[in-house]
Amino acid sequence: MELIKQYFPSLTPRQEEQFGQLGELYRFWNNQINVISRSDVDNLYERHVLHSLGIAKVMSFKPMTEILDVGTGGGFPGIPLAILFPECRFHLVDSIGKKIKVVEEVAKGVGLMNVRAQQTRAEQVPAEAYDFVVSRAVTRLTPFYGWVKTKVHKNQFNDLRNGILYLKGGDLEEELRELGRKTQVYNLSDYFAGEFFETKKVVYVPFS
Ligand SMILES: C[S@@+](CC[C@H](N)C(=O)[O-])C[C@H]1O[C@@H](n2cnc3c(N)ncnc32)[C@H](O)[C@@H]1O
Repeated sequence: MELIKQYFPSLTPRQEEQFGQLGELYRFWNNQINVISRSDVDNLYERHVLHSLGIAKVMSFKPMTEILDVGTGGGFPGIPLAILFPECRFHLVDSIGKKIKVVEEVAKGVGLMNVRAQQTRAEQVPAEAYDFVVSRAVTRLTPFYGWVKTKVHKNQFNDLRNGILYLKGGDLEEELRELGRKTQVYNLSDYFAGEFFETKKVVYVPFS
């Protein structure tokens, strides 16, 4: 939790409380339904919460922004972002119902009113309903782009044009070449210290 405060020093007392509650909630729910590898539960704040918040280092969503988290699993990156941006609306989807159950329980546990969790496939969510699509560890960028390219509003009101903000790791050269679209890659090591972040990036793919 101290790690989150170190990199996000302007949290409100409510946000500090909500981030603080995540550790126990995930420990409990991960014992019932596995959404995070057992070894990773001890590194929850660095490898899941802070990693998810890497998106916030490159993009500060304005109030009323609608964000789709595709393949959210146990709620990453959607849940930490929903705590950080309480005035934005988050739709977290995953094709596996028991993962959505964990998301619902965690969102309820921290009192998040801006999260809707749904068991569905990315391809099935409504078109032109979001400003941004966020994701981590779901699939390569080319099929991902195909799933979500129709899902985003044409109207823009954020500092970056509407698009995808995807947490990726490692060498992306081939994947970006395959995608063949304009992208911007941000290194999370520019924002966060530690070995874990050395290879981690946010890939931004604007839709137009
Ligand atoms: C490796 S997990 C990552 C979970 C989470 N994003 C994280 O980083 O912890 C990938 C998730 O994507 C989901 N998924 C894969 N294809 C999907 C699709 N087409 N629509 C919705 N969810 C999908 C899987 O069910 C799984 O929960």
